[in-house]
Amino acid sequence: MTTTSTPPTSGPTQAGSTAEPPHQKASALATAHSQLANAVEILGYDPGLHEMLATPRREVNVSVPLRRDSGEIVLFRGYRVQHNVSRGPGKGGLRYHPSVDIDEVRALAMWMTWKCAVVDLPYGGAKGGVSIDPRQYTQAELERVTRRYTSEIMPVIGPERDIMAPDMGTNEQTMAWVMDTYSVNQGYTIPGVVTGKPIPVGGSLGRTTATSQGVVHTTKAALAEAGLELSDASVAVQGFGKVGSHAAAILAGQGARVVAVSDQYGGIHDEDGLDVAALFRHVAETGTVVGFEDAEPIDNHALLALPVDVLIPAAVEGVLDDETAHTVKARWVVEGANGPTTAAGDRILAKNGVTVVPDILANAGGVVVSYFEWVQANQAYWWTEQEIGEKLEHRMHVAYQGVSSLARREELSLRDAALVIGIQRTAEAHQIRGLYP
Ligand SMILES: NC(=O)C1=CN([C@@H]2O[C@H](COP(=O)(O)OP(=O)(O)OC[C@H]3O[C@@H](n4cnc5c(N)ncnc54)[C@H](OP(=O)(O)O)[C@@H]3O)[C@@H](O)[C@H]2O)C=CC1
Ligand SMILES: O=C(O)CCC(=O)C(=O)O
Repeated sequence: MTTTSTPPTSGPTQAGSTAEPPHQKASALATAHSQLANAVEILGYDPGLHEMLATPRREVNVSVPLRRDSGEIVLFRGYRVQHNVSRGPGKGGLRYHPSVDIDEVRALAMWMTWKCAVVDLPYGGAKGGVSIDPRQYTQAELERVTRRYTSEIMPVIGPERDIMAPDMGTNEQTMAWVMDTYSVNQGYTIPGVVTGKPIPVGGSLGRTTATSQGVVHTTKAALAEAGLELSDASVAVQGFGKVGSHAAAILAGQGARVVAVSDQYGGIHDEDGLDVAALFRHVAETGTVVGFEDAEPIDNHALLALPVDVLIPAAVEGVLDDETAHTVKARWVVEGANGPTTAAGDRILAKNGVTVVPDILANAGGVVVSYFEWVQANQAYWWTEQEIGEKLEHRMHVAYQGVSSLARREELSLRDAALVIGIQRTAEAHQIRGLYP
């Protein structure tokens, strides 16, 4: 295990750079640094504070060996980055994806800091990842990988230190393995070390759909500002995983016309609206949205360019960039994914009059209910689904109104307004605690 407190690649020099060469993929970290630099400029912070906000507090970089069911040994890289812990313990998901690397995890951890602050949770921001494609491994293999990764990062996690949750490629079963590994090592059951657990071991009602529910609350709020209701709106969703699938289902349940969805294998399109309940059955049988009858195939690029009211990217980073953002015809982009829009993509969308509801606000419903789960685990008393739903809606409403009114007052984009709120709250915690003079 290597633990460093000052990573070599962060800092205001990178943080300040906003220009990407044309047709070169902007990394998630470049996007995160560019967003931070914009907000720091608006806030008028000095370079020392900027550097502090740009730099992760702690990073853990581990090897995760796996003996496959066949006996073969393979090795993965694992990471846990605690970007900031000034407002409380680190909080953030664990990602299993082949493209995971330290810079991606740094970006995701930074976004968690701002996100937790925007919805005013007593947390800092963290993220973890393992460079594995979970689709290629058996459940038994994934369990061994998860337990080994957890053992390696054990010194830095815990209910008061850093609390994990599912992200891309992981799920509530992964969280149960993390919790069990951690608890067995401590000698007693500690449900508060992870959130997004199965209900029988201390999970919260409503967590499975919370991120998507939050996406729907913010979509509704954004449409309402233009006098529209969900039942007036057409929607396209990129990604049909935990976030995208439930967002599509909730939106369709509330009367929106979900005309297209996709996954990594491709997409499907029906201008009259997809039967999302039937699509869930198709995905359960086949593992992909592709091949769903009563719909036309569509590729992921064409989906982004559909003439819909709302586009919800809910898959990977950087899909709306200097090449694709020009093609977007939606009036609203509501970011279910983390970092789906690059800095160049953002500028193009703004120029074309597309309103972006940013990730650190739009997809915060997941971490909000994670917080409720942690509170429930700590007090060993669980709320009803209705209580969770009402608390989530209230918190998302307050956060959206705070961001939206700052945006109007200061003539900022919703992204800059959300960043300013999140970054200001984080910097304030630093200053009050005396970590920054
Ligand atoms: N889970 C949560 O609570 C939260 C998640 N997020 C963010 O939401 C996003 C999605 O996460 P989540 O739903 O949990 O992840 P999942 O792993 O559950 O689902 C990811 C989805 O994206 C699809 N996908 C992967 N690559 C591509 C691609 N290149 N083009 C189109 N689709 C693709 C996957 O396809 P396939 O099914 O074929 O693999 C899958 O449908 C991530 O950015 C995550 O960080 C944000 C807040 C909370
Ligand atoms: O629920 C959580 O703790 C965090 C979920 C997450 O990883 C995210 O919001 O990006």
